[in-house]
Amino acid sequence: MASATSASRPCIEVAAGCLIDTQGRVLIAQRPIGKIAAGQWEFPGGKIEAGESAYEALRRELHEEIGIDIEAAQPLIRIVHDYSERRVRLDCWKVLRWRGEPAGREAQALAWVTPQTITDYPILAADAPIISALRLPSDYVFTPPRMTPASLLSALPRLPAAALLRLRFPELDDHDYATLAASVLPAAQALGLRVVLDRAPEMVARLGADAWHATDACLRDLDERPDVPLCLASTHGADGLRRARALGFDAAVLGSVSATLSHPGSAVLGLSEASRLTQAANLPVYWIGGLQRDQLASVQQHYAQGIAAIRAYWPA
Ligand SMILES: Nc1nc2c([nH]c(=O)n2[C@H]2C[C@H](O)[C@@H](COP(=O)(O)OP(=O)(O)OP(=O)(O)O)O2)c(=O)[nH]1
Ligand SMILES: [Mg+2]
Repeated sequence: MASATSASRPCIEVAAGCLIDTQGRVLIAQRPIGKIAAGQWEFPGGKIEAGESAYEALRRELHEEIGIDIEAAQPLIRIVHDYSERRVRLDCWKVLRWRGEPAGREAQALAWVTPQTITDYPILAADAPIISALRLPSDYVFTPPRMTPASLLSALPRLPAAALLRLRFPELDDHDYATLAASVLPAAQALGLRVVLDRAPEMVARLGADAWHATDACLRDLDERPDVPLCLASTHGADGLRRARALGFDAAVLGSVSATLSHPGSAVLGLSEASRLTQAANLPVYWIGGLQRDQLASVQQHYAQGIAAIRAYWPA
């Protein structure tokens, strides 16, 4: 069986770093002649040696390959990918500060690119979820129940810059939901927020919104990823995450990580299970459920993309 073969094939453990400069551009490198997949582009890094942690390997590889010393880095995402002839597990980090000027020490070409233009280069196939992670913010804001359009509009400037904003108004019918979305969209987008709708996917293009969010029930019923720029889904465990990944979703929301006031009685995953599921998901995962914004850094230590929340973003 093909899946049994791939599961039993040894995994090459790799650490890779996404250097982010002050303009938000990311560094990519072209694999030099003589290496596997020569000519394709990647994030600098290489194989983790016996006895090394991923972070130690990252420090060593970035020093060897591009001559820099890391000063600040944080986990970004973990990925397992099956190439036909080998299997790799990538431990990816965002590198936010370093000493030295990056230069190709192995005669490899380097390029600084924006997360949007990165796919103009032929990037290694395993890296698609890394690119999704680089394109997404760490904050995913859900609107609180029964918020009026006026109070929503006045609160928008206080939301984190570039956050995703899901308009979640279960009490409205589709017509009233669309009316509210149309009235909020221009102001939200002018502030740099990305607006996520959770009704029929067609509404996203019709109103000029940025993304679509599937509830977990909706995700179960889908046969294919709707044709919208960005697709996110609510999940509560391994099944939902697997489905979101298989359908080609850009990210998932996973919860409840801990007890939450907005969904009392919903099943709680706990930190270690959320961490395990996130690191096996192969796509960016936001954590939801009882989390506050000051927990963002610790959530990201578990390779989560960030936090999705209602209460954390809207002062009572
Ligand atoms: N560095 C890096 N490797 C990646 C990425 N995506 C991806 O599939 N890989 C794969 C390609 C390789 O099979 C493996 C990395 O191994 P490597 O050949 O770069 O290892 P290395 O730097 O230690 O080089 P070497 O001296 O052992 O040849 O991971 C990526 O974005 N960055
Ligand atoms: Mg390498």
